[in-house]
Amino acid sequence: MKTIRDKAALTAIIDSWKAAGDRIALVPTMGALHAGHMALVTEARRRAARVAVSIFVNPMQFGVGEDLDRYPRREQADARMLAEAGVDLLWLPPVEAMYPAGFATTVSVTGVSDGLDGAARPGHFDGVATVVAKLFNQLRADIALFGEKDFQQLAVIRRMAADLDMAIEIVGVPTQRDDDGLALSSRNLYLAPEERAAATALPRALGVAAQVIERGGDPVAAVAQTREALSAAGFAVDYVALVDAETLSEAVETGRPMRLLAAARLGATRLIDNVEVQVRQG
Ligand SMILES: Nc1ncnc2c1ncn2[C@@H]1O[C@H](COP(=O)(O)OP(=O)(O)OP(=O)(O)O)[C@@H](O)[C@H]1O
Ligand SMILES: CC(C)(CO)[C@@H](O)C(=O)[O-]
Ligand code: BAL
Repeated sequence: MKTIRDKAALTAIIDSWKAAGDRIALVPTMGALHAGHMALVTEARRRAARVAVSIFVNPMQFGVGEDLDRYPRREQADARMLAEAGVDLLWLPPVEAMYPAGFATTVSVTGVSDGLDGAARPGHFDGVATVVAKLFNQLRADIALFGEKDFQQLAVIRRMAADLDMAIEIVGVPTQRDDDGLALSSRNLYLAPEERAAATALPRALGVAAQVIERGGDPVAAVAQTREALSAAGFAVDYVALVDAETLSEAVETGRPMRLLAAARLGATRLIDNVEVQVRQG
């Protein structure tokens, strides 16, 4: 695996892959890698001759008072995991290479970015869309893989790629979970043992509500019960919402795929999760 921090060196490698006609897959990350990230890498290897992973804790997607400074950084352990998994290239750009003096462009996706995490974290998805657009251009990837755990992010990136005619295939990978159901996340590292135990209420409450709705129960009541279950487990709830799985609009029409999403805080740690809600036939 080649570890690259310099744009000229990156361009040279990508040029050589393109000249050889290799299909390139990109897995963008912020590091502190776990089995969720590795599922994206496995899927990338299945689909392309060359796999590039980026690790960049992107300042532009963190709001004031968020965890940019304490976000876990584990470069050496990450590099070892990726090399063992057969990744060809690790792109570790310094902040100055991504945002040099004079940088003045923002990619802003309206609609899908507006509610949910976009409302709870103003400016967050502008930062995500901008850095992901840059990474797509830098790596000239044919395909990029993202986790369904960050469901709204996936929808924002799909919208951006379609709207800007980006010649890249966007692939979503199902959420990888611990044995007790908690979605793997780098931010789980922040949880104290008692918080980690309480955190299982998040996937549990979402699973219960999805079942209730799938069996014809009242969605409004199911969402309210989810909020109550999370509060009872010690969470401060940012949102629980049943949305259209593509537009993320809360006006759900019958017959369209639905998703139930939640974001909630345990102490200083903010967790997100979501589950599919199967549309009833007929
Ligand atoms: N449990 C998971 N299953 C599948 N994909 C995941 C999982 N966790 C993260 N990913 C995906 O990995 C990519 C990089 O995410 P990131 O580096 O932010 O990790 P993270 O664990 O989501 O971190 P954070 O705790 O900051 O949200 C994203 O596409 C994200 O959706
Ligand atoms: C896609 C991403 C790498 C952009 O910084 C980030 O938002 C993440 O890790 O999900
Ligand atoms: N996992 C999405 C990146 C973020 O929370 O900033």
